Amino acid sequence: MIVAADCGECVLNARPPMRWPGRVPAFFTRIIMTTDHEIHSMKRFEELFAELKKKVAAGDPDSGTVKELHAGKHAIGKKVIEEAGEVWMAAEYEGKEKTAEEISQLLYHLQVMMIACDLELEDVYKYL
Ligand SMILES: N=c1c2ncn([C@@H]3O[C@H](COP(=O)(O)OP(=O)(O)OP(=O)(O)O)[C@@H](O)[C@H]3O)c2ncn1[C@@H]1O[C@H](COP(=O)(O)O)[C@@H](O)[C@H]1O
Repeated sequence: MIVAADCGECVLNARPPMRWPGRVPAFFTRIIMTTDHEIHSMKRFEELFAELKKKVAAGDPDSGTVKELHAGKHAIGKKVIEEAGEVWMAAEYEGKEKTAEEISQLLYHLQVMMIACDLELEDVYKYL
């Protein structure tokens, strides 16, 4: 059994796990579909970087990224430090979900700093 749905942006296909004991409950297939959709609509690191560069190139007046870049490296650096501290505190005291959220914010501000420093992804990747 395969369940398919078209949300307008992407087509989702869900199938029950191969080793499910007995008949797969209907709610389980819905959970799989929800999870698939979230994965489909997630923003990846490279996609975020491309989006930010595009907004900066266009000078998008509604963009927080454009505003942060105008504030300069000193201000961006403070955001990086602030978010790094929040990652640390979340990791020690606030659980996985909050830690993941704080890490996403740290990654965002690091990308803003990369743009401020005219760095491309490859300039960083070569050191990984
Ligand atoms: N992922 C992020 C993201 N993470 C964090 N932030 C910003 O960083 C701030 C940090 O969050 P905090 O919880 O520390 O909030 P805060 O301390 O109350 O925020 P401030 O008062 O310091 O602004 C947020 O308020 C956002 O302004 C982000 N801003 C944007 N993005 C992504 O960047 C894309 C482009 O954003 P814009 O340039 O704003 O269009 C968006 O679609 C998002 O996907």
